[in-house]
Amino acid sequence: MNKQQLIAQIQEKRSFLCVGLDTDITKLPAHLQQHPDAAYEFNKAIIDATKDHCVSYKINTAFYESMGLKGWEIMERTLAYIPKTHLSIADAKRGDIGNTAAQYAKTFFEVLPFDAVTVAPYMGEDSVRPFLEYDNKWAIVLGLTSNKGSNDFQRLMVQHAADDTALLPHIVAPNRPRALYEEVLTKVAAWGSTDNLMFVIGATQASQLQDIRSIIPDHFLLVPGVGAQGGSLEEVAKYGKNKDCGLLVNASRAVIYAATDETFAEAAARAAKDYQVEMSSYL
Ligand SMILES: O=c1ccn([C@@H]2O[C@H](COP(=O)(O)O)[C@@H](O)[C@H]2O)c(=O)[nH]1
Repeated sequence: MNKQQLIAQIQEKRSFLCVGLDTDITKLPAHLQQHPDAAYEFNKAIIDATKDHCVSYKINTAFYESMGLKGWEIMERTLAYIPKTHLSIADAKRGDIGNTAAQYAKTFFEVLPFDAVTVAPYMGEDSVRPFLEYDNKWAIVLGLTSNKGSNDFQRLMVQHAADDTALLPHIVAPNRPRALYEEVLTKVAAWGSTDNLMFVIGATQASQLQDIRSIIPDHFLLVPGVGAQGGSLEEVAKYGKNKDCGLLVNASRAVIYAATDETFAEAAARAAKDYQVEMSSYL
């Protein structure tokens, strides 16, 4: 899916919601627990219930990898069930030396034909490049994550690299110390374009969004952390939206486990619709 198609979906649905399929088999409704294909049936019901209110689905691969071989197969069938109109994201947070990263890119863009995959940037350019070599596919690089641990490294102040002054002369004052995540956004943005690169910015980091937008005004941001993690959708929209909307806000638990009994699909539909209605007011 390309950027224009994504923007068109957002405008048509008046939604920038991404539903996270973090399907934990221990949390499935009791009536599904005995079903031989419970996780897939759950995913199908969630997709049917929410697809009119969202523009994207994010499959966090951890929830499927932890089921072993069966989990990969469920992930594959779930991906095939996601409507082609919706951006499909593998939240796999991969990153390794170049030739290994190329295998990860092949896994998530060819073997499993996702539109996008999340990538950890800390092994540098050769670890990200292979994900940028596919037409109409996206690398979504971790920028400033939603968790408390983001303080451990991402917010550390560093002396910026000399070549950043050339990349962003309007904002990088010589010798101004910057947070490591700012350095990541600046450098990684130069490796790709707004057509093949997005960044993960946690909704719990909304106070940094103005600063982030001064570095990457035009990129789409994947924003997890509303709902169960307590981030504010209103603040994210206020400080993070750009001329194209430029946001995909993810909610996983708040949608898929809105109810944990037989009514789970209707409850998920209601939760997704509530997000859509609020998002519509910000567009
Ligand atoms: O910074 C990050 C990066 C990824 N995630 C992932 O997003 C979802 C959030 O789930 P909720 O249930 O809506 O809290 C989950 O898959 C995380 O692994 C993140 O939360 N923060």
